[in-house]
Amino acid sequence: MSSVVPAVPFALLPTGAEEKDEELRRSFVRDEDERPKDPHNVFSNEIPVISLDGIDDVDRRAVMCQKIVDACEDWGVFQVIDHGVDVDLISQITSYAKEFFALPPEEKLRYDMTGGKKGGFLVSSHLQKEVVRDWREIFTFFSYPIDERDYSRWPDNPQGWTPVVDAYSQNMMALADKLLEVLSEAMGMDREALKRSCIDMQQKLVLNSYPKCPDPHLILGLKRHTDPGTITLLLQDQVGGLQVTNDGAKTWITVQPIPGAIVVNLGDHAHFLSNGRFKNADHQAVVNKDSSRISIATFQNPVPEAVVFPLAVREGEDPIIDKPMTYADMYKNKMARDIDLANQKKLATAAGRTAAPFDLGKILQKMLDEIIA
Ligand SMILES: O=C1C[C@@H](c2ccc(O)c(O)c2)Oc2cc(O)cc(O)c21
Ligand SMILES: O=C(O)CCC(=O)C(=O)O
Ligand SMILES: [Fe+2]
Repeated sequence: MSSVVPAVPFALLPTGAEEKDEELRRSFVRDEDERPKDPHNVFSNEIPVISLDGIDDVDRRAVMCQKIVDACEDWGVFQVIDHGVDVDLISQITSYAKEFFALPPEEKLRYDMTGGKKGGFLVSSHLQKEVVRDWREIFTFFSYPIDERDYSRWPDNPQGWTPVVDAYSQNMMALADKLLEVLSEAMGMDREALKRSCIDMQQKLVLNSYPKCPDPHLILGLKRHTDPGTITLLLQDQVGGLQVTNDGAKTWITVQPIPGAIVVNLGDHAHFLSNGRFKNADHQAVVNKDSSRISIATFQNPVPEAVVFPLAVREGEDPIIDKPMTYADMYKNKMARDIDLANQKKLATAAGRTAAPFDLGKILQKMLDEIIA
């Protein structure tokens, strides 16, 4: 399948039935091995749902800690309930996000984020150089550190965004603090260890909107990836679409949406600090024909200068990375590798049309292994 990447970013996703839209949709079509295999709404109960009620009680905390360890070793993903985040705030930010994405494109494009601006609206992806596009629109808020906020990049439509984002980001920061303390203890370290490694916790909010898609079996809302940072706190509506794999994409499960629950994903930073003991959640978002979907990701990241190196190397193990690197370098390498692999894969697929299918399979598997390495 050929991919036609337009020279300019889209203002809108090509949702229509006209020939022009069908033509544009070709640049969203995934290679066969990447296409979604499982529906958005057949849910698995394999991802643990953990109550944070009684987190400061010694015995309950120990049980919680063990559940979190198990989830992080198996998946790098768990859901939390009784997390202390105000339910009204959750419904407020969800309504604001829905209203914003329903605005006409010219209104959303007042906050166009292309060209590296510190926050705003993008169609398709934050990685604009990608070969195949994602079926999503996003809005990014750089929320922490507070003194680096640029409120001119926060929307004023619908009115009243700022206090909602302000309160939500504060609630998420408090929840991340609690979780990082438990995760530090779970790694056998003092409560502050993970936070210390971040130097100062940075935070970015990304609102994801996945409109209805006419070809959900060919297209992904958000391609397979791991989040680069420490942890991601994800709020999703009840539609479903978040999928996770723990066997290198041989099988996927769809995370059950639970009203008010927050999905916690471990990112590459936490994976490296735990010396690979904790998985970095290998995930993607699928779309569907019938319902649009909203999710709100809160990325909790270290400062760019933070040193990335395992904190807890268990007896008999070697560090999984050769030498310390900064988070900025880790992130840059990841992005460069993602884009490069996508390009190589495109070339390999073209070459593979004349090669034996077995060889092509091997080439692609090696590339996919590298993506999650
Ligand atoms: O949008 C995303 C998704 C994700 C991601 C990051 C980097 C990749 O190379 C990739 O394939 C996916 O994690 C993010 C992390 C952020 O800090 C911001 C984002 O917008 C995103
Ligand atoms: O929308 C989702 O369920 C996943 C979002 C996600 O993985 C991300 O924003 O990094
Ligand atoms: Fe993600």
